[in-house]
Amino acid sequence: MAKGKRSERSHPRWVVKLGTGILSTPAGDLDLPQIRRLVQQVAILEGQGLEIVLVSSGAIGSGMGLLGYRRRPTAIEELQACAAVGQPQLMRLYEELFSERGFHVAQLLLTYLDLDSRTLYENAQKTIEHLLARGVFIPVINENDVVSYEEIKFGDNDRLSAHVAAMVQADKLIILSNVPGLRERNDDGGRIIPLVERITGEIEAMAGKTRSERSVGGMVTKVDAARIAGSAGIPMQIADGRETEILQRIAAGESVGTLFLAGGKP
Ligand SMILES: Nc1ncnc2c1ncn2[C@@H]1O[C@H](COP(=O)(O)OP(=O)(O)O)[C@@H](O)[C@H]1O
Ligand SMILES: N[C@@H](CCC(=O)OP(=O)(O)O)C(=O)O
Repeated sequence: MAKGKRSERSHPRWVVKLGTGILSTPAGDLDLPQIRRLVQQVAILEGQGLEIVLVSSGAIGSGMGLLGYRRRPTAIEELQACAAVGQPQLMRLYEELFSERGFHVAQLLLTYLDLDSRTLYENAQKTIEHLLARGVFIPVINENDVVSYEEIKFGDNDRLSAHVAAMVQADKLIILSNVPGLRERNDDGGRIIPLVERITGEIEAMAGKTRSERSVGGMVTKVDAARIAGSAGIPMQIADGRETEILQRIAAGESVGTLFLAGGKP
């Protein structure tokens, strides 16, 4: 049994997924002030005793800027080159910002195969537990885009974050995006659904694809993530990562964005 079993832990644990949309500017560069604000929020919550595992996108988007792509390339080797260039930039930035607050980052790059093999899954699980037990390391997970190919890739970090939440037996999965939640219709005027008790066909029909050049999945993969997390008993919340102190507000129990219950539980 994993050491971090939910019932045996004294600290609540969240997995927080940061999407490309909130990590980058409309021009495609990493959005430094925004990332700084998110790091600050995570560091404050960590300091208050919450354990946080980050799942961060942004490698391909960041690499695209550096390699001079205006649009997301389609060839696998171009995408992989973007990830190879962008991932270290991203981690360097996280390390710089977290170290200002007394924390360090720990990078885990996973593929679908790592979660499909019991040994590799348990290795990743034990590594995260070990890091969390040390108190000052923030695991930052991304898909290992450089070696992933069609048959073995998640392709989106929404579902990956839900599998990670199940792996670490998180109390909650939080998906921070650049939309305020699941809208009734995929346009800026659509009403936000505050609570999803059960993922019905009606909910699925609301979820559309992304409108962004750099992101993947849109709301479709976020609803998939809610289903994966829910089946592991983990509630999931989607909120706008650009809203002021969004993580603190969620921690305070404020009703923001869309909360997907897991088996009726918040
Ligand atoms: N029902 C919906 N409610 C809100 N956003 C939606 C919906 N359907 C599709 N979307 C799209 O989901 C996108 C957000 O997801 P995505 O771009 O993948 O962000 P991230 O990079 O954070 O994963 C937005 O572009 C939005 O247009
Ligand atoms: N692994 C990719 C992210 C893929 C992804 O899911 O992106 P997003 O839809 O922005 O969360 C990257 O780092 O660019």
